[in-house]
Amino acid sequence: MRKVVLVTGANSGIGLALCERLLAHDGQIQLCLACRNMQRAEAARLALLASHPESQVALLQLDVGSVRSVFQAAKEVKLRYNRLDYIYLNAGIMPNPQLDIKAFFKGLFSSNVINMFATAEGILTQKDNINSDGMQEVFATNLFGHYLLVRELEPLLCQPDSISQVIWTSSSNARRSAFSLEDIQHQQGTEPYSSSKYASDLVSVALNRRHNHQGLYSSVICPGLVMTNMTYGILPSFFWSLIMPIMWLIRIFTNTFTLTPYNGAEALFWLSLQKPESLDPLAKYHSLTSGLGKNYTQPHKVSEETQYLISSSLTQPQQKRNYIKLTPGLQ
Ligand SMILES: NC(=O)C1=CN([C@@H]2O[C@H](COP(=O)(O)OP(=O)(O)OC[C@H]3O[C@@H](n4cnc5c(N)ncnc54)[C@H](OP(=O)(O)O)[C@@H]3O)[C@@H](O)[C@H]2O)C=CC1
Ligand SMILES: CC(C)CCC[C@@H](C)[C@H]1CC[C@H]2C3=C(CC[C@]12C)[C@@]1(C)CCC(=O)[C@@H](C)[C@@H]1CC3
Repeated sequence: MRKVVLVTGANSGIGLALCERLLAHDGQIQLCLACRNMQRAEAARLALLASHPESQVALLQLDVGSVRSVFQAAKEVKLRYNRLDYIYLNAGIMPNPQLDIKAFFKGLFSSNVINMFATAEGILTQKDNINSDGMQEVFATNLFGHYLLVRELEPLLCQPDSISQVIWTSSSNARRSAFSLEDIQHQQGTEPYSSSKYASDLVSVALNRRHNHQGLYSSVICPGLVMTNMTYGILPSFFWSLIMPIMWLIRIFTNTFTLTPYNGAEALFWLSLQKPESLDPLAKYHSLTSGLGKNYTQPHKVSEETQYLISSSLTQPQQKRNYIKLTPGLQ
């Protein structure tokens, strides 16, 4: 049977590289590129068909940052397919990133330098926007739209006698300290990206608790630092080109500098080959690339603090209510 695979944010970067790798491995899959911009989606489809002319690549209009679009797209998916084997929740944004140069140089000469390069802890903030649904844009795009999509597609994902995988592109930038149950949209802080990725790690655990018995398994990955439109938004591209030799050098000390979308997609691709029952629901799977350019995937257990948060908050009804504080228009 032809597996059905849906990828959000499939028209560029890690999402597109993943599609290329999935088709190279199995040309029989039914691949659905879920993108907000249909011109860019068509360009991606043509690029994929150029290298895999026999493959089945469909397009789906989806703006994950819009509740209406998510409902429409889910409806369309239910009309087109009667099963969904893999759903990659990969679309993501980091608007108006600000690099704290002073903190960066301070970190460079501290014992925390490797961690700083792997996670950007303490050196990166963003300025969020409000979207047309009245929600914080980063939360709505990176987390909420994807969550709604999974909920809407439950009938396809939880088919009797079949297994499905939900795979989130999270980040090692996800940090407990950036996330608050009292402010899940991160209206108050300056690290909405970190907060949204941490929230996706929590939601993934919750999905496993809720749906494993129905054959739905959820996992999170970190692709490492990858040169994509997202990272080109942090520093100007000429600067990245200038420091590229340094980046290759840094890779000798931290294998988290995967750098190319192909390498960054390693853990996403690797997960598609695993038996989901054998995966650790409390792990984040990291794409890593050695100094010699070898790709591999490694699980990192979530912190004890996170495990505590999961076991206390996901089981207490009064705190559950704080999870999704919808805007008045959506209630
Ligand atoms: N690059 C990196 O170093 C890292 C990236 N990640 C994560 O990887 C994922 C992919 O990002 P990456 O490939 O790097 O960056 P890109 O900017 O290349 O890809 C992001 C993709 O998401 C899509 N997207 C953004 N907003 C929406 C939306 N509202 N609805 C639908 N699609 C949308 C973009 O579409 P469009 O072309 O229309 O903008 C694009 O296809 C993200 O979740 C990011 O957080 C995690 C860790 C590190
Ligand atoms: C390497 C150079 C000499 C200087 C580059 C400094 C910073 C621009 C980078 C250092 C660590 C990087 C990083 C990210 C962005 C660019 C840096 C801050 C991410 C936050 C990109 C998105 C993610 O999700 C994370 C996994 C990345 C973590 C590391």
